Amino acid sequence: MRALIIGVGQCGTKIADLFALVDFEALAINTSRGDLDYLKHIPHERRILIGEGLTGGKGVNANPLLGREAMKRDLPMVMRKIGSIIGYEDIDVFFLTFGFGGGTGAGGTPVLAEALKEEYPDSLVVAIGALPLREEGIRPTINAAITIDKLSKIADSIIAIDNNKLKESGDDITKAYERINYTIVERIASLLALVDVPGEQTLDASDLKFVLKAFGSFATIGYAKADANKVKSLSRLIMKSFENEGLYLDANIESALYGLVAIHGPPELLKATEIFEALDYLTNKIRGKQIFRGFYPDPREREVEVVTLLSGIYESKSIEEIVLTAKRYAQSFMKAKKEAEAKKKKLLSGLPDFDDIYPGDGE
Ligand SMILES: Nc1nc2c(ncn2[C@@H]2O[C@H](COP(=O)(O)OP(=O)(O)OP(=O)(O)O)[C@@H](O)[C@H]2O)c(=O)[nH]1
Repeated sequence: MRALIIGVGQCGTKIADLFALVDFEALAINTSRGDLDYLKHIPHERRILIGEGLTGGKGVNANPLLGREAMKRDLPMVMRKIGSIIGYEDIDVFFLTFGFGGGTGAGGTPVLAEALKEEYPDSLVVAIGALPLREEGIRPTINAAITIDKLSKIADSIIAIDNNKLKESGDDITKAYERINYTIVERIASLLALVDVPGEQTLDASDLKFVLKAFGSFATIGYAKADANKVKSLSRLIMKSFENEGLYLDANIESALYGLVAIHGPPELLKATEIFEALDYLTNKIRGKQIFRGFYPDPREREVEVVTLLSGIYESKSIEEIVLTAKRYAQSFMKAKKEAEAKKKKLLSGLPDFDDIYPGDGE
């Protein structure tokens, strides 16, 4: 299983940088030179500044039109770089990380996703994006809604993380961002580490690709971990992994089509009855009724870890709120614009030109 992580914009490159820390192949793309310099783990030759002629390397200030243009102008350079990283061995999944509310990530990610789909049709493109906080105002919400629409037509799955869910922790925002970024990386890294591990009932790359190939709908990753000696009920721990607070997205998991559950821990704890109780529950709960599973008994392990991926989700309060708010705003903005234009027309109609008032004076 080979994955390439590509971060776009500040939020996206910070997340990609954490993936690089845990040894994933990662690339950073941004319109801001300062933000690229700030990264710690992605090697310098894998940091690409785009749109320099457009922005002078200073970012696009939440303007997705500029983010889109920057990516379009420098797409040949970006694709060459990606090609040189890939070499001769195929990529199974491109994970594109970004913030839905900014300009570089929101504008540039769909352009890149489309180019990757065209050039690498056998690889999946999975978008991993952070949804804006309500308090950030209307522009990030609009950027997010339009980008959701665009990516839903290009990407195989969209893993959305709702930043609003983090605030509930009471942390300050920088800490909350750090925590969610770490969480995203921990969950995806744990999942990818378990794919292709040899064993009887394990997951392989084709299982993961099947689950993520979900026609641009939403996916979410749940996680639960506990000390082996503290686990009273394994089935309870498995269920905890796909409860709402474990998923960072307000979503109706019953609307999911596919699921994938990976369980890793000491063999004496991975009891078949408990595992099947939880998996039966999940299979009956989701609409698509298809659950892939992998068991990873490991005698050296003192912790039990459960990673749950649910995909094909199309009912999510987090997403609906953003899309409906953006639509309401767009309608009232268009109405206000139309009214302003009509008023301007009415007020100014009937005015003569200079020649009517000053006949002959200009000759
Ligand atoms: N989860 C998470 N969200 C973040 C982080 N940084 C920013 N965001 C969110 O991402 C959005 C802003 O995206 P950025 O990545 O900062 O913007 P950008 O894509 O670089 O675009 P410009 O700054 O406009 O050039 C906001 O909605 C923030 O809430 C982060 O580290 N983690």
